[in-house]
Amino acid sequence: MKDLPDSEERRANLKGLGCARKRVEDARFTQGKGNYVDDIKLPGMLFGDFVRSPYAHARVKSINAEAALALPGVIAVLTAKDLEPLGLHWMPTLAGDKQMVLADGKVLFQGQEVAFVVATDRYIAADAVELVEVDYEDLPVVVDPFKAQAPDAPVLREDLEGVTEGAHGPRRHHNHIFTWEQGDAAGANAAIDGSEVIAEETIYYHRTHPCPLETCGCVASMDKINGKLTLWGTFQAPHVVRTVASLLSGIDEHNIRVVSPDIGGGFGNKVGVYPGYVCSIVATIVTGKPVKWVEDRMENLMATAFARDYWMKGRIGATKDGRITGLHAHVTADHGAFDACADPTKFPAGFFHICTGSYDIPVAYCAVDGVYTNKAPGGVAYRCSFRVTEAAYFIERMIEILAIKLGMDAAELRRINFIRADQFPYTSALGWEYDSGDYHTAWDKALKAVDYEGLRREQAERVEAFRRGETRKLLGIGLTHFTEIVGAGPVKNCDILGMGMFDSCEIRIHPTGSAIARLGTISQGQGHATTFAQILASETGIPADKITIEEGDTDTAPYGLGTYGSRSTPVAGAATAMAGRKIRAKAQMIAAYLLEVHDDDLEWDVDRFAVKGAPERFKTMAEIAYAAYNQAIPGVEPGLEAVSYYDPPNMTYPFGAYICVMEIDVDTGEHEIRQFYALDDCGTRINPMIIEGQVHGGLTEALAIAMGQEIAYDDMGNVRTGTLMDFFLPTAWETPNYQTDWTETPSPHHPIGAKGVGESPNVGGVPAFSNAVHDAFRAFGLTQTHMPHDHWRIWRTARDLGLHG
Ligand code: PCD
Ligand SMILES: [Cu+]
Repeated sequence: MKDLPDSEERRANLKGLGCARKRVEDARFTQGKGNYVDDIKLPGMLFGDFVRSPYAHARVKSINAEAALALPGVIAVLTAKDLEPLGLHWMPTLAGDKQMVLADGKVLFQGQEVAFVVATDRYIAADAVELVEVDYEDLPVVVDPFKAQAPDAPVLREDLEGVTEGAHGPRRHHNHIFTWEQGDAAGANAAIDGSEVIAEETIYYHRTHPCPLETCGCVASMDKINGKLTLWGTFQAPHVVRTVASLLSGIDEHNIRVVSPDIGGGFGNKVGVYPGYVCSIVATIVTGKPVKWVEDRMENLMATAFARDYWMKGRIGATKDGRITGLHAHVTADHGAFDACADPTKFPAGFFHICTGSYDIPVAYCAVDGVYTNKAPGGVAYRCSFRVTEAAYFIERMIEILAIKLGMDAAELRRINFIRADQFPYTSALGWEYDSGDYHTAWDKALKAVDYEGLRREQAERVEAFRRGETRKLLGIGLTHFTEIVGAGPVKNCDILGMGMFDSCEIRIHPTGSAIARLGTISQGQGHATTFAQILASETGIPADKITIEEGDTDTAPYGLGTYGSRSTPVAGAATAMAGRKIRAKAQMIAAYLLEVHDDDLEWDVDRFAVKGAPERFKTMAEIAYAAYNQAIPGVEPGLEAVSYYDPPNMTYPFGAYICVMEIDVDTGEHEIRQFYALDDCGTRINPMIIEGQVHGGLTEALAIAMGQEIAYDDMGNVRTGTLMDFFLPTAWETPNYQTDWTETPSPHHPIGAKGVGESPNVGGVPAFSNAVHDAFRAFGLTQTHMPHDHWRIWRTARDLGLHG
């Protein structure tokens, strides 16, 4: 072939799979040209703001809005009484419970929405909020999920009094939501009881909050002339919002358009449906004007979806040489005032039953009790939608504690129990089918990269030096090998409120050989516009730079379940590849006609179909696209478009090996992360640079959670960490350097072999940081201390161990 670029050169030009392509969205983000919800300004737009409860539990005796309504610029003050005739004073949650939109007779957590003020100006709305007089009568508060289950505990959900059957089975107490169990209880107990070594511990994963930079908000606009409602909002699942809005309001779904514009971080905080959305919709219908509601930072931290708050009691057994014999887990899950998780319907504790982790455990059992308390609802997410972080933290702590009991090296204990590469696909004792993995290879690579043996020697010397009084600093080596489960999920067992969890992609190739693809997902910063174009580039031979990716507008995008649970790559990414393949199949028929050969005589070569054995006779995808629109081809419809709805056969199981090396100052409780090594295996890597960015971001959130972040309540149910003065958000100052690495074990069932990665660094990061703290004190007898490991708590641990002399 003459001077034509060869296949490799042409492949590089595509910027397809594996290319560290620069993020196309950053041109606008780095120049302040993003378009976020709060940037939307419509003529005549009104503004909403909430009156919120200062009490965690109180009866609402009366609401007097007179003074507020008298303030010039105030248009309306909505209360539950106004919503009741519309049937909107309560709304269904994604977990099969219901939740007050506005306080109906009582409030159940501090910050709960009591009244919605609508005014011509954001500041007038805020002033009017202060003028609304609410008469509360305070009630006894329960913030402890164990006390909530006492026979004489106050009844929180009076609306459920006498209801003995919940969305997930029988309720056995007035503050009990559900009990969900999986596995073989008798078998696990018998195996553990008969073991040579048994470790038992309660592991608490505290309550925290995703705290995205942009808070939640929406703009609702009802066009009364043509009956169309448009809703712009910070939605991680715009189609779900459309369907739910239609079901709640009775407006036909085709008359509702939901748009997620640019989103300033979601992290799971923007999956759920909040009262602000419902109130804005009602307000626009009532006033006929667009209504904007954007919460402030304190409202976001106090009232929108928190994460975790899982008390996990574990028992694990082993032989004296370290073979795990069985695992038993019992969780008390504090769901706050309403069960507003967003787990697939069948799994009220998400995928917590991945708690056997990376290990070949013969028999296991887990049970989760969901409980109501006087705290904000939510519980769904924070860089892990479905309780996988909780599960990974649980098993990775239990392994460390077992290693202490065994007097064994924790790296070795892991190695002995890993699921072996030849066991995949592997069915776990709790019923998951792990698609692929090679844990031993990843583990050895990680240990070697940090010189694990050397670190252990240094640690032993440090302990000696400490005992001799030569240093006040201890060295902790935090190990983690996690297995994630992402890509919900097969429609056969994953749905949310009955909506099956498939995803979609629709592609249009334009006549001149560029394209637009639309997906049912929505980027919140992950870089979908960059990476999905790369998948398509490799599938269709159209350079990624010539492909626009559009998400988030329900009027144009195909139906999809949105972005959370690292499902975009496993599900929508698969749909993208499949739609690309449909394009290619049609292109092949067109090329065959143009080249006057049989379809089967053609072969695909990067960006073209060439005649087998005669590579100089070819048609590029661009030429084919032109012909598709402009040439009459017998038996073939004009145009070049495809759509794919993809129902994955299984979830994907990314994994990783993380090692954190931490110095701890015994006298101040301060820590310093000397090294953090993170090896991730997410199957086929689409964009290594974006993956690295995802890992950096996720590790930083893990650092935040493990080392300081928490939503803390006092006994009265007051939120003690409701501002960024007290809620720890790491900056570049606290963030260490991360050393990233990878292995690549493709998913056998995903069309391009890719698994998700966005959640992994949080799932693996939290136990790595926490284990490092624990490991530093191992020589001095520490087995378990609860997160977050802020300076004060570390200092206290040192004191309790008698290290302050
Ligand atoms: N293999 C592979 C995988 C992946 N990738 C890439 O990476 C990313 C991610 O992915 P994924 O994993 O699939 O995921 P998605 O779905 O997309 O997303 C989600 C996630 O994501 C993460 N990340 C991030 N980033 C940012 N920037 N922002 C945000 O917000 C965020 N968020 C977070 C979270 S939280 Mo949840 O909601 O809790 O559940 S879940 C989550 C994208 O771009 C993709 O494409 C690649 O490249 N390759
Ligand atoms: Cu997850």
